[in-house]
Amino acid sequence: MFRMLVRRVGSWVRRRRLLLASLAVVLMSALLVFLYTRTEVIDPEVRSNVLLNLREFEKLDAEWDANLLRAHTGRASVRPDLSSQLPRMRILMARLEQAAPLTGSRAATEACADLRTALRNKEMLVAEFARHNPRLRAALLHMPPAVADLKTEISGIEGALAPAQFVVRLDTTLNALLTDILRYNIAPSPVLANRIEEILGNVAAQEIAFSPAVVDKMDAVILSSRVILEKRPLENLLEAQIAAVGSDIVLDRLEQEFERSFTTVLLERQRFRGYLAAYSGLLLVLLAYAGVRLRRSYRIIGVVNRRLQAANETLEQRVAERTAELQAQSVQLERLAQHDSLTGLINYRQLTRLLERALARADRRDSVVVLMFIDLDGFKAVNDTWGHATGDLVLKTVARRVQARLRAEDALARLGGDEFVILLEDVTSRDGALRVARLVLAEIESITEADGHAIRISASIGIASARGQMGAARGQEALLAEADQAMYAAKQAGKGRFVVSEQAQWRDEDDPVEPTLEQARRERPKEDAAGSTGTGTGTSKADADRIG
Ligand SMILES: Nc1nc2c(ncn2[C@@H]2O[C@H](COP(=O)(O)OP(=O)(O)OP(=O)(O)O)[C@@H](O)[C@H]2O)c(=O)[nH]1
Repeated sequence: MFRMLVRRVGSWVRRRRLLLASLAVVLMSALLVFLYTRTEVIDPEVRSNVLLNLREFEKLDAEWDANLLRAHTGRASVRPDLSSQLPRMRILMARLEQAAPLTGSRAATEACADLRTALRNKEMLVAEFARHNPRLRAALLHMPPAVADLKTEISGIEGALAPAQFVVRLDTTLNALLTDILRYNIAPSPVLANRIEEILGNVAAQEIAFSPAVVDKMDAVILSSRVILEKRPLENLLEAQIAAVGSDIVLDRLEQEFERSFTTVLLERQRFRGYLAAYSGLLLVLLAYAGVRLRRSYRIIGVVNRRLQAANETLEQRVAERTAELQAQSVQLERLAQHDSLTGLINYRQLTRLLERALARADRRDSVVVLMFIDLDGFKAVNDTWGHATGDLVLKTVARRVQARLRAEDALARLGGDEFVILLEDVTSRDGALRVARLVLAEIESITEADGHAIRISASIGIASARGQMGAARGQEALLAEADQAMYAAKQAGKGRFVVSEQAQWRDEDDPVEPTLEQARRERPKEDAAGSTGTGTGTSKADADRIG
């Protein structure tokens, strides 16, 4: 069962090999792309940019705090700008917010949002601080010189004019006021505030002893003192609130989150780089293996191709040789099928074919076709006396010599034994045909020697003819039979002569002047006497009489 399952799976895999190979290539490519993208998760440049932005943000925040401190102490000669860092900090904030999602860390994103809130709160508090600070700063700057100026006044002419106890008291009061205000500025407290209020009351109470100019200066000192009393706690409260915003703490947290998430991402990237390297190695091995297989396949294909080519060439050559052989054999066979091997004349088969065509042509042209059936006389005696080889030689001689008497377009066939047939086409007159018969008879009789032996042969010829459509309708077999019968009649009539079949057809001018069956007498008188036999089939009585 298991084996069958394995076999089935194996055959399925073999059938779907191309599909599976394509699928494998797609999967391997997808894995490669995945690994590559995992190694490119975050650009190291992004990381360093983020860290640089953080550093700059921290620096600007610290500068901002320093400016606040300068404004707090009021010592700087130039009034510190409390919003100069803000535009740049806003830009950096936006960059950090953009970079946070790249880390994939939620904590970093949250820290970023906290920093944004802290920045906003700090900005509002600093704005409030900046609104109050100038008056406090002015009062603080004004106080010490104003007190010194007042003291100079009362130690001069003014002091000489005013009652001495007032001058001494004011001087003492001013000293106490300056000391307490400066202490209050450093560490404001309600107790100190009450005491300063008391001092201010004393200062105001002594105004009656001085000139209006000095009183104005005393009022100015009192006003500045009151501003310090009012603004210093308020400013300290704002500073505390600004400190409570804790932008530096949030910044630290954000930096840590960024560092941690970047480290995580970089570690992961490192890990995937390792995977990618290993996977690339595996792909290279696979590629090399495929290359080797491909090379081997190409080599095998090359060898098979060369063998096929060689086999093809051999096959083509053999086919060509065989075809030539077959053609030669076919020509030979064709010749054998159409010719008599002894005499080289056409045989019965070819004769009937030629006769068929001749009759068809006669039909078309209304011409006359003549058949002369020749059977040798006395041939058996040659065989019996001089042997078969001499007989063969006689047959060949007859064939050659009769052929020589005929026109090129006439045909001479050997049917077998000592039987020959002449086929004449387009015979214009009966006389012409008879002339040929006489020539043939004479030619055969003139053969008196063969192979050094004296022989004596003659021939009996039966003549049949067919004309035009009527003749063709009778057919070649009938014409042959008629010639054969006429030949038989010639034999019967004494041999060495020809007999014309009574069914013979001639051109109009020949009919019916001549009798239908004629026995042509041989030229020589001796043989006239020999033709005394009766006619056979197809010969008339009248003809037989004439022969006789
Ligand atoms: N040499 C030789 N003899 C053949 C061949 N074919 C047939 N014969 C012989 O030819 C002879 C023909 O016999 P006949 O036609 O009766 O002989 P014939 O002496 O001519 O007699 P008639 O035809 O009656 O005049 C036979 O003896 C056959 O054996 C052949 O190819 N070569």
